[in-house]
Amino acid sequence: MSKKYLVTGGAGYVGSVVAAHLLQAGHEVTVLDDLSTGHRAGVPAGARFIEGRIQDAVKWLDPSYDAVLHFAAFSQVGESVVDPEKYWRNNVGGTMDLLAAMRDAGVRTLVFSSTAATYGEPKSTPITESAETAPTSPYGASKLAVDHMISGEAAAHGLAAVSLRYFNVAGAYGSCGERHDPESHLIPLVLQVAQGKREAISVFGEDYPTPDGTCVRDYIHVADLAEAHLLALDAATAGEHLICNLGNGNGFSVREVIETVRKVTGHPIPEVTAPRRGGDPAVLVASAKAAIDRLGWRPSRADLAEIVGDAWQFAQHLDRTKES
Ligand SMILES: O=c1ccn([C@@H]2O[C@H](COP(=O)(O)OP(=O)(O)O[C@H]3O[C@H](CO)[C@H](O)[C@H](O)[C@H]3O)[C@@H](O)[C@H]2O)c(=O)[nH]1
Repeated sequence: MSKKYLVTGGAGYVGSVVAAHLLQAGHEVTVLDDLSTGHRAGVPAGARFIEGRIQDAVKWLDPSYDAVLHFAAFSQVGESVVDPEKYWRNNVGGTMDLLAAMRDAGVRTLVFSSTAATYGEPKSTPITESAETAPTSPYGASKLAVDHMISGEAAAHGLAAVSLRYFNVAGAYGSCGERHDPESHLIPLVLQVAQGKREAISVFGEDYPTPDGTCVRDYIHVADLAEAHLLALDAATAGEHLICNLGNGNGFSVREVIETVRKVTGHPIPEVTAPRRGGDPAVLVASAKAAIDRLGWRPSRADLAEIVGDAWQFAQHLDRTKES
C-alpha cells in the first residue's frame, strides 16, 4: 500500500538514495532539506521538495504523513571537534523540534540515521548494539543524545522508532552518490586520485594494531543500507525504540581499499604515509545480527569491488554532468 513519507536531508547522500528507494516502492515522498550540505540536483525525480530547516518542520508536517525518515544532520567528525555547538544546535536541538512537530501532527513513526560513532573506541569486535556507548567526538555524542531522546519519546508518547547505526557507507545508486565539500571520506578521495584531481592519497597512520598497520572499517553499500530503512518502517512498533547496526561484518584496511580502487579503475594510485588522524579507532566492524533478525535485512552488495565500482561510476557521472 502506498504511504506518504517526509525525508529530512533527502538532498544528501544517504537521504537521497533512501528517497529513491521509497519512490520506487510506490510511496509518496516529500524531501525537507535546507541545502546547507545537500544538493538540489540530488533530490530524486518524483519527490516533492521543500527547502527548509528541520527546526521549522511544524510548518509542513500534517497528519497525512505516515512516518518521518530523519537524515538531516551535520556529519563531519573533525568539524564537530572544533565547532561542537553547531552539532548540538542542529543535530540535537533540531531533532527536538522535529519530534515536537511530529507529536503535534500525530505522526508517530520515525526512522533515524544514527552512527557507529556513538560507540567510540570499541572494547571488542564485532560491535553489537549492547556495546558501551562512549563517543569520541561531539558528532557521535550528538547522535547518541538523539538516540536517547528518541527512547524517551517512545516510552513517554508511544513513538514507533528505529535507529540505524551506520558503519562506513559507500558506493552509489544511479545518479545519487557521495559528494561532500570538502571531501573527507576515503573512497571518494581515492577515486579523485584515480581521476587525476589529486596527486596521491594520504594514509592516516600505518602503525595501528591491524594486519597491515592501517585502520580497518566495515564498508556497506548505500543501496543495502537504503533497503534496511524500508524494512525498518515495517518493523517499527508503537512505544518501542529499536536500534540496529548496519554493516557487513567484514573489515577492510585503508590499504586494501586503495588496492581495490587500483584494480577497479585501472589507475595507479600513489600513496603517502601521513600521521594518524585524531579520534580514529583502529578497527570498526559491525555485528548486524539485530538488523538481520529483527528487520529481516539481507545485504546483497558486500563485495568491496562492487561498492567501489558503483562509486567510480558515480564519480565519472559527476564529471560528465559537470556538477562536481
Ligand atoms: O584521506 C584519507 C581519508 C581517510 N583515511 C582513513 O580511512 C578510514 C576511513 O575514513 P573515512 O573518513 O572514510 O570514514 P570514517 O571511518 O572516519 O567515518 C565514518 O565513521 C565516522 C565515525 O567514526 C562517521 O560516522 C563518518 O560519517 C563515517 O563515514 C579511516 O581510518 C581514515 O583515517 C585515510 O587514510 N586517508
